[in-house]
Amino acid sequence: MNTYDESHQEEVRSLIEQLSRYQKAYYVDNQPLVSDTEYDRLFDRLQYLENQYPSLRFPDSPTQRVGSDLDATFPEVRHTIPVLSLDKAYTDSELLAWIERTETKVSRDLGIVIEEKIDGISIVLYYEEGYLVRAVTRGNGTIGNDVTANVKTIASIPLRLNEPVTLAVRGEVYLPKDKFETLNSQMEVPYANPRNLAAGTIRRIKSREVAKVPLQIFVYEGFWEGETDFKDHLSILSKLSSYGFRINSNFAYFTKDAEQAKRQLGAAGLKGYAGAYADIASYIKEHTSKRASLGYEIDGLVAKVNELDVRSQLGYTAHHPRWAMAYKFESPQAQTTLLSIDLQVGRTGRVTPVARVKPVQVAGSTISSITLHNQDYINMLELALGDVVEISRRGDVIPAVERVIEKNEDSKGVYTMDPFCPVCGTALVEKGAHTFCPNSQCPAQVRGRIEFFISKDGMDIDNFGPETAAVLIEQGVLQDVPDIYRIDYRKVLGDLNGFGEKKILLLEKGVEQSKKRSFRQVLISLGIPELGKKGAQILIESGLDSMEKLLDVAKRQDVERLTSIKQIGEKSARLYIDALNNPAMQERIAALASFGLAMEEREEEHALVDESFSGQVWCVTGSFEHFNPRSKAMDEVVKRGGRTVSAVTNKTTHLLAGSGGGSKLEKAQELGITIVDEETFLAMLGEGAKKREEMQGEFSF
Ligand SMILES: NC(=O)c1ccc[n+]([C@@H]2O[C@H](COP(=O)([O-])OP(=O)(O)OC[C@H]3O[C@@H](n4cnc5c(N)ncnc54)[C@H](O)[C@@H]3O)[C@@H](O)[C@H]2O)c1
Ligand SMILES: [Zn+2]
Repeated sequence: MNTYDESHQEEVRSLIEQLSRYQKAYYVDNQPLVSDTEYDRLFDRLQYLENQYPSLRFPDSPTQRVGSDLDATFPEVRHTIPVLSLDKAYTDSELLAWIERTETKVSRDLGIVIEEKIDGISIVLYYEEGYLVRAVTRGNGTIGNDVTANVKTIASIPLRLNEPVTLAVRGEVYLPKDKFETLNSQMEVPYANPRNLAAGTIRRIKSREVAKVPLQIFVYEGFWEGETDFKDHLSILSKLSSYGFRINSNFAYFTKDAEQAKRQLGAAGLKGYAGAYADIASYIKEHTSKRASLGYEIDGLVAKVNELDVRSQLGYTAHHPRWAMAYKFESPQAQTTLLSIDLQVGRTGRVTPVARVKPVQVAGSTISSITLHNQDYINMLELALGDVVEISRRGDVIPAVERVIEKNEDSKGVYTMDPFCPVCGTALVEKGAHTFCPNSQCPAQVRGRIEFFISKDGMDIDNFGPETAAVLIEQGVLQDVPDIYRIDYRKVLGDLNGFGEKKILLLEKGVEQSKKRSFRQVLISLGIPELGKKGAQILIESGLDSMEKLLDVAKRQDVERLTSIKQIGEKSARLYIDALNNPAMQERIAALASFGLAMEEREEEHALVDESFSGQVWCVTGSFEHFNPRSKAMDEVVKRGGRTVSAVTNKTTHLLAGSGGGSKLEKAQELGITIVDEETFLAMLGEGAKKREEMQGEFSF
């Protein structure tokens, strides 16, 4: 045995103390103190020292047990299965070496399943005779927190299985990236990433609040009570899927030769990539680059031995199974210096501090500005100008400042926002955690409001862009939204450079046509905080289908009428009411009504909305005759209620394939996604339109 000296012992003790502190911040408070990279570096150093000097391996070491996320506010329950962490590799050669070592150990060829390592929170679902009886967090691996009521709000978790089996299912609960961005933008103190938000949500006290966060789950292991005839992981996945669980089909299966892998995968009735060991390195490489295009966060891949008898033979350490190995991605983090903080005034008057940092590359793009949300967020980070900060950007998610690494040399204190609007000089006011410029005539707000009103997300006025708006504002004729319908464009723009006869004509036509937009669109265009497409639809569906009704609810301060709608929380309700009671808003609404804009939802409109692509998720590849650029094709999908994505995943329902489609086409074929050519697509567009015309006919008398 190696002998150690006191300094080693000291280092080990200090590492244990540090790591335990970081674990609590990460697992329990959901506010990490250091980056994962830094945490993993310390963890590996500890593991190294313990391997060198086994007598320094203390029972309280984080390497000897699972990092605990136990939370005293929830009941504790004992797990009936081992709920452990994973051993980690950081390079493909480390991973391949592990596979080789394992094969040597058991002296036989193995099948290796490689799954995505979902960056969410670990959950164990316990079923008894087919019924979900408990959902438990990982806890310390032996004991976890009972969060059943909260987990039951996740729609994709079956409450009852189609067989009366008793089993435990392990899975990862996560928040899709796009949902994270929307939700986080409404948070008082936003979270740095989807994992933290999801973890915070699962531990909310009120399940009703949890239900408002669209959490998702992928399950990846099952432990049945009693004898089963499963021989491998593939059969387990296939069985779980047949029970109705959500299985991530983005996985791969490798054996010595690819043919065997294909056969086994086919026999299990699973989709996925099949390959030979020799393909593992390239699979990892390709998957690493795909990471950003996925709809959810992954922080690595997990390689697992497929054969269950080998799994029992290999067994577990107190920290991880010996039959699995995580491959951790390099964490998309970087260090840079905070140069300055600008205050941006939005259309609602909300003032957002934006960090300007020394440009730095993170996860493939250059970052120079990062939103800091509000003063609370700055205080939480204890951020000062000149500080060296760590920033992250996971996948597509907006970059975030994670923490301060080094304080500035001039010992500048924590940055505080100026109390006056940087645009109009009005004294700022606090509302909740945010700061607002209360002057509704503030030029920044006026411009923001107008730009939003004319934009695609608003009234979608053809031939009226932000540049035109800027010119009109400068001319002094466009001071608020209703002016759009008052201006004599010919008179104002006629003599200006860049505004020819044709351009003005188109502009006038665009403005005139916009008067026919639906009430729904008018409502959204008013720019009421948190009242977007979804909000408008929910309100209208609940019967609040006219401006009169909405204004009445606001006048009576009837928060309950709004919160009685399932998807509307108290905060949004108050925001809607405040906005509608604002005198400037009421004037604006009255003026818009006087120009003939829709102030109530018309029956036929409801029916006339073409929703023929609703529920579908489209991706596009190749080039087209009728759609150039091809994004025009995707616009048509969105208009008809569909969603579009930039990469083919298992959630994609349709791929529009033009000439020269490449890897996306292959991927779609692999996943069995409906592939549509241009001609078929045009026909699909036409069908919706035809139906609409028929309906219009019905309503035209
Ligand atoms: N920044 C910090 O202060 C801090 C502190 C503690 C932990 N951490 C991070 O957490 C890591 C260790 O934490 P851990 O033990 O919770 O997680 P882990 O990284 O060791 O991974 C194990 C977990 O991966 C999850 N997982 C996701 N997809 C899976 C799949 N397909 N198959 C199996 N498991 C899957 C499971 O929940 C499992 O518990 C560290 O490496 C570090 O990155 C960071
Ligand atoms: Zn202002």
